[in-house]
Amino acid sequence: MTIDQWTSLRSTLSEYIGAGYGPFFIRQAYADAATGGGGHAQRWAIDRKSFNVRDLAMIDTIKANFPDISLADLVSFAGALSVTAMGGPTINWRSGRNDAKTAFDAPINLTTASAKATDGVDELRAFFSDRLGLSDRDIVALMGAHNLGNCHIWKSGYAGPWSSTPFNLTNEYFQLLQYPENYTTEYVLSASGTKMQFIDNSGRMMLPVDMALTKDETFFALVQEYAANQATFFADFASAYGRLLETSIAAGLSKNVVSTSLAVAQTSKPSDGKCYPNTGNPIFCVEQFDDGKGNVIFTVHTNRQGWVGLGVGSGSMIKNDVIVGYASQSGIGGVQTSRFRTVQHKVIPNTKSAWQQIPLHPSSNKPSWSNISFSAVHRKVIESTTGLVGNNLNGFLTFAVSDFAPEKDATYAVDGVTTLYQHDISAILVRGTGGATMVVGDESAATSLSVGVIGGIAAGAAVAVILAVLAIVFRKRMFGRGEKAPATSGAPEAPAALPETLQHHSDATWLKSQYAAEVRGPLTIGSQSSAGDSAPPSFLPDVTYHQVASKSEKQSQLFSAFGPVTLGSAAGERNVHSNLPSISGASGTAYSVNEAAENVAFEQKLKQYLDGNITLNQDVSTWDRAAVAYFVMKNGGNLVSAARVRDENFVGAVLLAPTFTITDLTFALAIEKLGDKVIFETAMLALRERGGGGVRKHEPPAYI
Ligand code: HEM
Repeated sequence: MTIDQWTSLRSTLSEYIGAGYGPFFIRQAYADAATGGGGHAQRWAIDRKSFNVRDLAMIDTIKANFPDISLADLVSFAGALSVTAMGGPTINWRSGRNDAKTAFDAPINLTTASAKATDGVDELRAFFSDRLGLSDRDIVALMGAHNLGNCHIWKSGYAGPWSSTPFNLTNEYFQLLQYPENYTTEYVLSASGTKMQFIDNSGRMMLPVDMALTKDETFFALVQEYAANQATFFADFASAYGRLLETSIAAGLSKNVVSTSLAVAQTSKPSDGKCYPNTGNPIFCVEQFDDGKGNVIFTVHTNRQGWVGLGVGSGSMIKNDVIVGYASQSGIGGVQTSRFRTVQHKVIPNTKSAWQQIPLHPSSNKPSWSNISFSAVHRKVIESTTGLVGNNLNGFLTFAVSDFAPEKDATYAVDGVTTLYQHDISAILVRGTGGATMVVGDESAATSLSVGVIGGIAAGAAVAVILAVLAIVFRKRMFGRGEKAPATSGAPEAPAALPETLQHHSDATWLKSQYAAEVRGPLTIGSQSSAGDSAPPSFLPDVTYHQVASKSEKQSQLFSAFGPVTLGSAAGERNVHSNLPSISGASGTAYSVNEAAENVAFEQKLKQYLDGNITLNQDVSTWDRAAVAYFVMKNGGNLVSAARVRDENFVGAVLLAPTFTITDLTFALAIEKLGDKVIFETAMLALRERGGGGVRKHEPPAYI
């Protein structure tokens, strides 16, 4: 591929990673290397059952736009890129894999036992060393990937995240594993049977195979070493994952390493006008770059050691999404970045933040004067979960830096992030319609900061608005550092009246009209298919989270992603295994999936429920997606909720799964209004009280 094609592939994959697919990519690349010797034979393997067909089909969609890369390279590169994009180390990645034609078209003997979640020490060691030639050190480092992502009840039958930062690679997994006594066993019921897993007080889980790392002296010593030193973990992980992805095929690969870093290297201070202050040593600098594909990429550097926050919003910025980078005051831990959940753009697993963070590699891509450097991508047009408008970046962006680390606060925490305090802000940059302007600092810094003018709005007013927002979102601290203010009741310290230009920005109707006017075109992920017109009819809305696409466009994307492919014999069916011998008797059942047809069936059945032609079965655990969608719509949900049920494959087991709190479900199903929430929660409580197949009746604590 040409350099441009690699750039384009990185950009495409980064959209998917931003959409929450990173952990899947990492797992898929590992499973591929482990079962297919890097030839992507895993695609054909029967033991891929815990991979979602939709996810696998998505890879085909990406591939369609990149004819010059093999599927095996694509899968492998996506995994390596995701590690780096989610805060991990860069991986030495090389291209040159050939695609396997069958499950056996691989240098690895696939009849040897594959790893299982129930494996103990011996099986784990045997799998990695016999099949893959990896050492104890490699094994423990690789298992650290479980810091990322989730177990999905509808995929593997296990449920929940391992860490509190499932989209940010850290060594938390090892820190948690140091204390296995903090975990108790729990049983998860699903269509795949009863699975035993471990869970801690915060709802974080471990598989039995993770726990095996605590049961062997050598393994446990490594767990402790990585828990104490994230840099060692990163270095060992990069080495082991890089070699894993070249299992049995290293000799045939290109000599050139393809960078897994998304960020543009920054070695010096950006040119004047982009830093505050503009002369002398900057407090912080922000550069923006329009990639011409609907994204704006911001790169932020600061000499502060607390946090850097980016916020964006149409108009008043209230309730918008914020991304935060921070480093501890001692600098220990290096650069870390995380996202912040605010109200409008919800960040939930599998959906997306308005922001997608791209960490710069701490040592190589950071200007010498900077303590925190990172990049973040923002879609120009996004769709919020509230159905309100996204923004086209003609609104406001703030960049705020502070000398203080964020503090833990469960309310808005996502990916381990916390509460930021307005009082600690050292400087804010606001980018309005008139361009970027530095405007304000906190009490101590304010006097030395100049006040600019933003897009014709008096800077003072704009600053007041920004501060008001930060007071709401970040909970103001008034009584000195280290001391929390009493809870404020609603009204933030804001000017009583906002300037008129800003007032109407926060009006939903106005936003909607702007939205309609501003949308330039859809974000297209993957190939465009002309099959849109023949795509199945749908009375459900599209529930894309960060992309804006008309219904027919979305349908065409869906159709190209999940429509007929020619793998199987029957026309229109994705019949992957029909012609292949089964690898193991137990899991050797062939299956075929036709997503489009399934969705039509789903909608038809839902309609039958809604029309009163069929009624719900008493046994919740047998409910399919249509039954769940009907139940949700009857109890506070709407069409958007039903579409979520459809797209996320929510079946009865999900409603009952103890690892999903009712609050999680309310959130995932986009039940927003207070009244609706009460209705839904009441119905869910009754449903869970009634239980189904012995499911645990008590809610575990939320993990964030
Ligand atoms: C003994 C070896 C391993 C076993 C038995 C195992 C098992 C599992 C299981 C059961 C899941 C949950 C799947 C789901 O429900 O979605 C999972 C997820 C995951 N695994 Fe492993 N795993 C192993 C090793 C690894 C390795 C070596 C890596 C990468 C280096 C890895 C990366 C991941 C990731 C990132 C996820 C999260 C996927 C997501 O969120 O969709 N695993 N693994």
